[in-house]
Amino acid sequence: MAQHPLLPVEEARARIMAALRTTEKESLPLARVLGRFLAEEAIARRTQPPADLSAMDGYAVRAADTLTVPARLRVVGEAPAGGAYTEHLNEGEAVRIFTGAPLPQGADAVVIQEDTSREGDVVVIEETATAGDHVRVCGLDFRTGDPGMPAGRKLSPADIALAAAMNLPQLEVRKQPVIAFFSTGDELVRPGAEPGPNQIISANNDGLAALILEAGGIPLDLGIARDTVGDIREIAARAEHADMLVTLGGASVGDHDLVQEALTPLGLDIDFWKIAMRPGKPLIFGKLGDTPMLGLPGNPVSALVCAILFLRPAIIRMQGGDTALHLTQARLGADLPQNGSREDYIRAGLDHVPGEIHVATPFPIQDSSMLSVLADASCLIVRKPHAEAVQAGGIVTVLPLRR
Ligand SMILES: Nc1nc2c(c(=O)[nH]1)N[C@H]1C(S)=C(S)[C@@H](COP(=O)(O)OP(=O)(O)OC[C@H]3O[C@@H](n4cnc5c(N)ncnc54)[C@H](O)[C@@H]3O)O[C@H]1N2
Ligand code: MOO
Repeated sequence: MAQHPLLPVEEARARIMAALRTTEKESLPLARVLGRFLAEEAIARRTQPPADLSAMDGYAVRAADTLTVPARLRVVGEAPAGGAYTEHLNEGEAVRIFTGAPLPQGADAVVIQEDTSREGDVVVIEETATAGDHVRVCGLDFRTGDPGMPAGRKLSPADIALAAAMNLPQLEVRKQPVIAFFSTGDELVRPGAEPGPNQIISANNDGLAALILEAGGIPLDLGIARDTVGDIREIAARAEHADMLVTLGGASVGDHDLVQEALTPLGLDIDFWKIAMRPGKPLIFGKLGDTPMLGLPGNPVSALVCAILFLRPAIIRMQGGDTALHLTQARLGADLPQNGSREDYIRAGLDHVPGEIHVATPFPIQDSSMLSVLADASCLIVRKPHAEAVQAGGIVTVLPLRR
């Protein structure tokens, strides 16, 4: 059979990303937005702090009254958080103040109570204050109308606290894309079932569901299709309302690799098939009607590595988030030979060396069926096609798998 040039990994990813649309917006209460992607810039509806506030428990003073210490000031009132001393603070006066309370008019500093002593209605100030000491000025954190968070941000607990402080009880976020998927193969049964002779357990359904969830999608597991064109068609048709369809297996060139044959009459429009990547060469991308379709290879490691490299960014892209891969560098823990013609993603351990760059050590067996190796791996060493041999101690690019 004729050999077609294989599509480079970067180009494959770019073509997938270019074919995707963002999901619709929805407005959700703060209790439900963790991990969601902000669809619109969040604008502060308040100024925080709303006035100049004390940052400490102590005494509000005029700094000029404390130039010579000890300074004896008359305590004329009290300002708790949520309350206020409403008179003007005059020369020689102090107000007992607590963290979060507004600074009285005329005061310009707070002396912490540890630097004072009290004698009836007089406070003795023992340390000279400078104007602004322990005062949080009005608007220090944000002001009404300030952009608080940009669209596209994946919302963390700190972001949600910020939205609350900005008095935004709801946020506009992207809907979670529904990712429908199924495996293909007569040899597959679900975990927990009794496999017949020559059968194995389907690992890919559950692994992929978890990866989809982790990326912020909603997994729709359509099960396992038998190796018949009819069964594959019937199951694929159930993905009609999904934002994306992913097939697992049946992507290669064998007589029983039927995904393309089954789906072409349903309107499958192939963008590309086969990429210059190991594992993952037989990757398929196209559209089934209006629905983007990603065909992952059946080997479990190939399926998950391709899902990490293509499906995860796709799910993030559909939610308007940042799809950049977080590649970093490590020192190699063992020699690697010159790479072949496919971009290689080598399962490796990643050791932390205090004060040093991490050390990535490839596992000796890289078979794309071995989930035990993938599960133990804490990074993938990424090697460009035809990369030169690297000796232990050399620098390589890695994609960390655990954050
Ligand atoms: N002559 C060639 N043969 C193969 C080529 C090739 O280029 N020429 N490519 C190989 C590569 S690389 C890969 S990757 C596989 C992928 O093939 P398929 O996508 O068609 O996958 P299947 O044949 O359906 O399955 C491959 C392998 O994985 C097991 N499998 C499948 N689904 C699951 C699942 N859900 N859970 C666990 N394991 C699964 C399946 O039993 C097979 O052992 O093709 C090579 N062949
Ligand atoms: O691409 Mo296959 O994934 O090398 O086993």
